[in-house]
Amino acid sequence: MQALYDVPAPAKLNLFLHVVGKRADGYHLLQSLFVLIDWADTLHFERRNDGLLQRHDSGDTLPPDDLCLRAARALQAATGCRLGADIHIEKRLPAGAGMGGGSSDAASTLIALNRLWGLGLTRRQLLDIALPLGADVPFFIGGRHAFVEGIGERLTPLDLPREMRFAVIKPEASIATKDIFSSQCLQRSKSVAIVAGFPAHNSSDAKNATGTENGTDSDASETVVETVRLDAEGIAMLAGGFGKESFGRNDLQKPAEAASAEVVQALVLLQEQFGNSRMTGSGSAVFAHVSGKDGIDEQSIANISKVLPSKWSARICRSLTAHPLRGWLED
Ligand SMILES: C[C@](O)(CO)[C@H](O)COP(=O)(O)OP(=O)(O)OC[C@H]1O[C@@H](n2ccc(N)nc2=O)[C@H](O)[C@@H]1O
Ligand SMILES: Nc1ncnc2c1ncn2[C@@H]1O[C@H](COP(=O)(O)OP(=O)(O)OP(=O)(O)O)[C@@H](O)[C@H]1O
Repeated sequence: MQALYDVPAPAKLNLFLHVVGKRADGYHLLQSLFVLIDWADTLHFERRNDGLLQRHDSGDTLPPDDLCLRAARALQAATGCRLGADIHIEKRLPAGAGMGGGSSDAASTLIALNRLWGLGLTRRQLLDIALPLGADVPFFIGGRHAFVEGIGERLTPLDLPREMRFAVIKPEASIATKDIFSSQCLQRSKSVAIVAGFPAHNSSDAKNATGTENGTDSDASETVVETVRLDAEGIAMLAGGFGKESFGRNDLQKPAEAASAEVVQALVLLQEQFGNSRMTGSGSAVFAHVSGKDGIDEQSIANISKVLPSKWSARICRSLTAHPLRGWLED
């Protein structure tokens, strides 16, 4: 195979995100519902026989050693592959948005080069290469919506009962994930969800979720344990936005609101227009569940766009059925 063109790298939204513990190395343990949406970067890959990796960008400027190059190098190192690639990135996803843009680019690069270079690695094998690249990369390799735990490595895949739609606003300001996790305003969730009755989930244990099992967290004594089933009803409850009240919170939202007035402004705009609003990941993008018929939400977002400051973006996004590259990997 000489080239792979038009490879998508979709974004994610965190419908809720609870910080439930902290590891000894300072990384925070999370519980979050990750949903894949139809806002995506597009990548193109051309094989090189000289082993070199070169990136060519269109759209926003990326760091010289971006996550795609780091992913490609990690794949070469893990497999001893001597092939290289020209990687073209059409960057559409805003960086520092909490939508996982860089992580998704890295995941699509691993999946595409595995194919282009004929390496035949399985999803399981790529997951091992993915985590050191970034906490969100395993989710995108997983290829399905998921209840995510740990720092992002424990995935319980799930299907949404039906398509969901969201109004998403990305303010001009971008937010560095590190600043939010180290904020004085960050407060730990006092409740931990235990997933019950789901065969793929083999660690249904609160101690495991909070880090108390291996002695990494000493501040989890007041934890309230809540049992959630990942059947259709349980997923609908966790996902919110199907006519029920949204589940949980985003614990990173308060620190982000303290850090950026633009996040507050965007949340207020969505709340006024759609009656709900929440931040995704570590921000700065925010979203609202929408369910209007006959293009009414598209019209509302078009009206909002007219009054937004320049360099802000707003759009209606839909949940995907699954990651478009899901079929490219054997489990
Ligand atoms: C907030 C999320 O977007 C949720 O999807 C992700 O957990 C963030 O993942 P990411 O952007 O890939 O973050 P990384 O690049 O791995 O981490 C950036 C920095 O944020 C902090 N960090 C990140 C993830 C985490 N679970 N706990 C942390 O404390 C660490 O200081 C880390 O050095
Ligand atoms: N291919 C890439 N695309 C976007 N950002 C990249 C890429 N490679 C490296 N980065 C760097 O990673 C940082 C985070 O970008 P990204 O878009 O992943 O953040 P995010 O939207 O906050 O995602 P997350 O939900 O993972 O926190 C930025 O500072 C950016 O410079």
